[in-house]
Amino acid sequence: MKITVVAVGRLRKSPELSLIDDYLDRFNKAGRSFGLGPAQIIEVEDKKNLGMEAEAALIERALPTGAVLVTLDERGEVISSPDFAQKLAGWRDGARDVAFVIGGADGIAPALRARADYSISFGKMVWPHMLVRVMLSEQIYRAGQIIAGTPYHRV
Ligand SMILES: C[S@@+](CC[C@H](N)C(=O)[O-])C[C@H]1O[C@@H](n2cnc3c(N)ncnc32)[C@H](O)[C@@H]1O
Repeated sequence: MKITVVAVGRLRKSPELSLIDDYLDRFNKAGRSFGLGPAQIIEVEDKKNLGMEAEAALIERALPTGAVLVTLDERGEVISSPDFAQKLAGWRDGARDVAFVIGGADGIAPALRARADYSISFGKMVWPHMLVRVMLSEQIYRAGQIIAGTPYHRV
């Protein structure tokens, strides 16, 4: 089950990038025996700064065919980590790949939001998109640990 995070913007060498690499490496190593992963990030960049419609076109092009489309959006559903793990396990069991989309400064274009299969909110506050990448990577790793039954996620 491939997991692709399609994210707007380029993340240079930074503490955020180190965290993301660390969480996704750990997820990819641990998830293999549970049919989870690999997880990778695809960055898209609208160099002309034409706004979210132009970004949406780039995102659409990067989306893997047939993957469940999940947007990260403050208007989405707030779910617990165990529920998120259950969702990932369900998509894995249904032999579905998953694509998560994180928007840029203006958010995700309404048409792309409307066609999402699911939308996750990390609360009503708006977070910087680079931090959302870190938070999502940690939740993907955490979900893998919950599915594997390790003590990482203490209830
Ligand atoms: C700076 S925010 C853009 C906010 C923008 N006002 C909007 O309407 O979406 C950039 C991206 O980070 C993600 N994001 C920010 N806050 C979030 C939250 N609370 N829950 C989930 N995703 C969030 C979304 O993918 C969003 O498109």
